[in-house]
Amino acid sequence: MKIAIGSDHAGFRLKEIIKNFLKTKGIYVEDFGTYTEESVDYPDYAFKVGEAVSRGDFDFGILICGTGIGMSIAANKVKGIRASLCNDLYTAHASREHNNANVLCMGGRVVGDEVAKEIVSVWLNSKFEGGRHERRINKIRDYENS
Ligand SMILES: O=C(CO)[C@H](O)[C@H](O)[C@H](O)COP(=O)(O)O
Repeated sequence: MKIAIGSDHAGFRLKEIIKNFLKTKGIYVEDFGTYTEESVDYPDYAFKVGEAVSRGDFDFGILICGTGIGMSIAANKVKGIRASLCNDLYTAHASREHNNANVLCMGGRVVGDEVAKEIVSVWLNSKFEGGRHERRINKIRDYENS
């Protein structure tokens, strides 16, 4: 599995923790920045990670800002991206099972480090259920392509 990860300054600290967590699990992860806590603009990183996932270079993306909201708004502008803001475990599995989310967004100022690791594990291990959910995400795809 290949994962693209990115953050702004507010998500930088948690990004480093999640990046190392994934590496200890043997998962390949590429860091698209930011690389310091200096103030930056979250859309720059959301678009880089979103485009890399949309191109098919990575299986999934993970984006972290202060709340996760800015990253999810921006990433969802990239064609083919279904970014889910998950700061709890229920939305983590539901967004994979129902929405086939391909980018996980979290808030570094919202979730604790250990909860964030659990969210990542649950999100990555949950599978899309298809069926009625496929019909619904196909409507989003059709709208995006119209
Ligand atoms: O977009 C956001 C809020 O929805 C992100 O959480 C940003 O990280 C946040 O706005 C950054 O705020 P700052 O005051 O510039 O650190």
